[in-house]
Amino acid sequence: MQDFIQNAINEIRETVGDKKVICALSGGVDSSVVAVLIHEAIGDQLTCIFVDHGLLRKGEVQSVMKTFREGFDINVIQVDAKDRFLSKLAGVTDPEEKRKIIGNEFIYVFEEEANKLQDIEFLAQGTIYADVVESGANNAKLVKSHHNVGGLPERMNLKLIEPLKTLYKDQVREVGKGLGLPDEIVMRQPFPGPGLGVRVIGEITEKRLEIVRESDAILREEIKEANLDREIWQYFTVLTNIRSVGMTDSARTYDYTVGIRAIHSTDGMTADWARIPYDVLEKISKRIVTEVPHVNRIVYDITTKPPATIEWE
Ligand SMILES: Nc1ncnc2c1ncn2[C@@H]1O[C@H](COP(=O)(O)OP(=O)(O)OP(=O)(O)O)[C@@H](O)[C@H]1O
Repeated sequence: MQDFIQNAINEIRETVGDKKVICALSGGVDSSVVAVLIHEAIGDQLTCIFVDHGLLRKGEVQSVMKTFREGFDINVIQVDAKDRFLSKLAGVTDPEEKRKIIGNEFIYVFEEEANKLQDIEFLAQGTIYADVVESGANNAKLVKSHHNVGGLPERMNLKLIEPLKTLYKDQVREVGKGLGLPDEIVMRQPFPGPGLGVRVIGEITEKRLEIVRESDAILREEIKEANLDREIWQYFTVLTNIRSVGMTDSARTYDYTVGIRAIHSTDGMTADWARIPYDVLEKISKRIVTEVPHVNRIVYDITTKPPATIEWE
């Protein structure tokens, strides 16, 4: 792996020379590894753009900024675009439409920020081997619109750098470890580009996002506490669009149902639901209904992929 890293660094230096590079940094494994690898090669000639679309998990913005700005001394521009995304999403309930709005808005925001910088020639992307294969399969049916930076290089006249293009996911993690990235990022579970936007079924509002963000934080805490965080491939909560009757302090409530999804998978193509012990589920359920306002019911998703997908939208 050290050979791969050294060769990649040499190649990046040769390609870039004294020019400037930008990178869209999500805090996910792929773009994080790319950002650190390129920074290792060319230092301050790299600028990263991290878009806070208001659809990130609890504490994520702070943790990404801390890791990259403080930990690696990388130039990261944090863009606060929450209001912009939420106003575009107001009233939209169709999942594909939501994904498209988020994807398009992301491109506008990124383009605007990049245009404020001078003399950028290259765009670094965390394309990995699976992405290359996936985009080659042009007769595959559209399951979900992908949120990525596709289309940007042509629009902005940028040359692409994709140093991870030949690697499988586990190799990308190895490179990340070799570059000193913390486990928290290298071993991070997959998180969709449209973020919590696809975990709020129906309309996305600040109040509904808060429910999914807080319940997800509780789930993550308890899975970690039960030492299951390395064992389960992906786990998250979903705010269903269902409200039902409940009872709190002898008073009737009519509040939301939160779904818990936890799955085992090796590549995301197929998945089985995780058999989380009942006592752990019980604790998670109790905490969510007591700590998160407007939730009075918890359900556990016991569906495999296929026929279900991992995310609900
Ligand atoms: N909030 C964000 N801010 C900046 N860039 C982002 C953001 N979300 C996504 N991106 C960019 O879009 C790319 C594709 O996003 P997607 O969610 O499909 O992730 P991915 O292919 O799993 O990559 P990663 O592991 O880097 O998140 C990311 O690699 C990153 O460059």
